[in-house]
This record gives sequence, structure tokens and C-alpha cells, in this order.
Amino acid sequence: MTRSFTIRIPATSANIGPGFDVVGLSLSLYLTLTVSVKPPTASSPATSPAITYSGEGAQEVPLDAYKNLTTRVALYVLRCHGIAQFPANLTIHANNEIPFGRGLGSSGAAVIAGVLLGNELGELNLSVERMLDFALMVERHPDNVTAALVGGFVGSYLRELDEAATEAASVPLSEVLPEYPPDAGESWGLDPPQPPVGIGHYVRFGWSKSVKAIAIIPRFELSTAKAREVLPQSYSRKDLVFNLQRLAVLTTALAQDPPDAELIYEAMKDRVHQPYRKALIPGLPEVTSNITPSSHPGLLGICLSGAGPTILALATTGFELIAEDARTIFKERGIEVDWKVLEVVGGSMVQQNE
Ligand SMILES: Nc1ncnc2c1ncn2[C@@H]1O[C@H](COP(=O)(O)OP(=O)(O)OP(=O)(O)O)[C@@H](O)[C@H]1O
Ligand SMILES: N[C@@H](CCO)C(=O)O
Repeated sequence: MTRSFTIRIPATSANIGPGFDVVGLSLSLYLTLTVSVKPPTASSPATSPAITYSGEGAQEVPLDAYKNLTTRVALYVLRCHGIAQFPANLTIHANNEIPFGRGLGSSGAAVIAGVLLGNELGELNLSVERMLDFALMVERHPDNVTAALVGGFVGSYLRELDEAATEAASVPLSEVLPEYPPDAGESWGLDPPQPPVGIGHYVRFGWSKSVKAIAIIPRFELSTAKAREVLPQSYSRKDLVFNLQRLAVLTTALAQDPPDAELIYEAMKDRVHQPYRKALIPGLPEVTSNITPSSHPGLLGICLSGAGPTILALATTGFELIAEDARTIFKERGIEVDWKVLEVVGGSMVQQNE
């Protein structure tokens, strides 16, 4: 019998100002995979999956299953469970609403899609915690992947691993996700590195239903890797305390009804990543300091979304004025933007199709 299922992963915004590599928020843009596996017949032996793709990134995403991030992750999960290849007659259609390299968690969504795909194809029945371990072997900060998997406003940390587990978790990505299949008739050789158990831990914070997220999305890509290269290796105690104080307040303040704009606006300020990223995102300091709750009623706070270049504004009303004024500031610097008002949504879903 043909098996068909759909996997849906939300976009995410990481950091929310002071929570660098710690907090994430799942948002209403989706990566959706429609998967079908037909039973093998004598005339249809195991082949590589047929991948089609529409939406954001369609021009650049590889459709070779050994190059595509989602299928590489799925194969990694399968191989860790003794399944050396994809099932025969596998077709995958991906429809993607999450723009690439903009700070809206496109790679985190692709990784979670891969973990869920591997789990379904292998009928592995992995727990959410174990799926997170697999995702963290690939995307090595927990903020986007945790929020994409479990949904909502989420805080997470990585457990300190013992020496052997640290070694297992620091295997180069090329070994976790090889880009080429073994030659015909050959096996994979070495077993893939198994993720240590219990790498990531998380908690879901409350979220006031009245708060929406405006994503102001510049029309250029900034890779997370490049946006991390500009960050320092160490910070002053003053800057560390600045962020910790704000993060502690923010995680509860966003659950209060009605939300307190004055409290939240200050609590979304950051001194750990945004100041260093401003050279990569012309207009960032002006947008975050000129658009305030007093100039823009309804605004609660404004920050860089993930590694950027998207700006995330949290607001209860006044969405258009906030977004259009941000657009004007970017335009003065020669940058065009698109903007969307997004809801905070639940996590990833797998649905079996009839
Ligand atoms: N649906 C997808 N399928 C395959 N590869 C993808 C998919 N989405 C993203 N990628 C890969 O991830 C890259 C973008 O990852 P990157 O971490 O730089 O940005 P991001 O995840 O969009 O932003 P952030 O991590 O700051 O939220 C893309 O260039 C592409 O290689
Ligand atoms: N916390 C990460 C998120 C990027 O996905 C960063 O800001 O670099």
C-alpha cells in the first residue's frame, strides 16, 4: 500500500533581543513536505528519492538527496538506526514559505523536517527529546530548532557533556552528513556518529495572545555563519549582566495581559550580538532606536530576528505604521524590504494522509 504523509515545520525567530542562542519563537510561515512511498516492485528497485520543490529558495535548493539538507539529515537519522538507504519509490515535494538566510530559521526548519522525515520513514518512534538530540548534531545552537520542533516561545540550553559525549557531539558536519552515497555495491563503511543522549533541554514560556510579530525582511541574504564571525569571543561583565537582567524580565513580561510596553521595550535590548552585527545590516541601529512605543503606539519591542537581516517587532496594534516606518529607514540606505504580520504558532506536525 502507498504510504503518504505531510510534515509541517514553522519558521522561527531566535534571540528576541537579549536571549542570544537561548530563546526562540515559532511563527506562522511554514516549510511543508508532502511525502509518498510506493511499495517496491521487482521492476522498481531502491532508487534515490525524487525531490521537487516550490516557494522560497526554489532556484537554489539542491534536489539531489545527498546534497539537500533535509534529506541528508533524514538519511543520517536512518543510518543511526541501521537503515542504510532511503526506501524505494520515495517522492518528496517541499513547499517553502520561509525565506533563506534572513534570520527566520530556514535552516533550522530544514533540519527538523529531516529529523521528522527520518523518524517517519524508518518508523522509529523517537521521542521529542531524542529528535532534538539529532537536530543538535547538525544545527549546533538550540534556539531555532527547539522552537521549530515544540512551538511557542521557548528557552533552551545544551547540557554540559562529559568528555566522550563532547567528542561525539563535535564530529565535523561532513561526517554527520556525507554528501555522496557509497559507490554501487559498497557499504557506507564507518557507522555515523550517534548523538549523545539528552543534549538539549527546554521550557516553554507563556505568550500573551494579543502579541503579534511583524517580520520586516530585507531583500538580501545574510548567512548565519557570516553573522556569527563578527561576534567577539568574550564579553564584559557589564554587558553580560545587561542581557541577563533583560532576558529574565522578558520571558515573563511577554506572557502578561495586557503586556507592558515600557517594560518589554527595554527588556528587548541587547549588547551581545546586535551591536556587532550592525555593519552587516545598514539601518539596524536606527530602526531599533527610532521606532519606540511612544512614537508607535501598539509597539512592545524591536530587535534583530535571529542572525538577521530581518527585524522583528512585537506589537499588539499599529502594525502597518511600524513596518512602513522601518521600510523608510531601510530605503534611505538603499535596502528594499517586505513585511508580514505573523502569529506565534505551535510546533512541527506530521499528518498521515488517506
Ligand atoms: N527548505 C530547505 N531545504 C534545503 N536547504 C535549506 C532549506 N532552508 C534552508 N536551507 C539551507 O540553509 C541555508 C540558510 O541557513 P542560515 O542558517 O544561513 O539562515 P537561516 O536559517 O535562514 O537564518 P537564522 O538561522 O538566522 O534564522 C540556505 O542557504 C540553504 O542552504
Ligand atoms: N542565535 C543564533 C541564531 C541564528 O540562527 C545567532 O544569532 O547567531
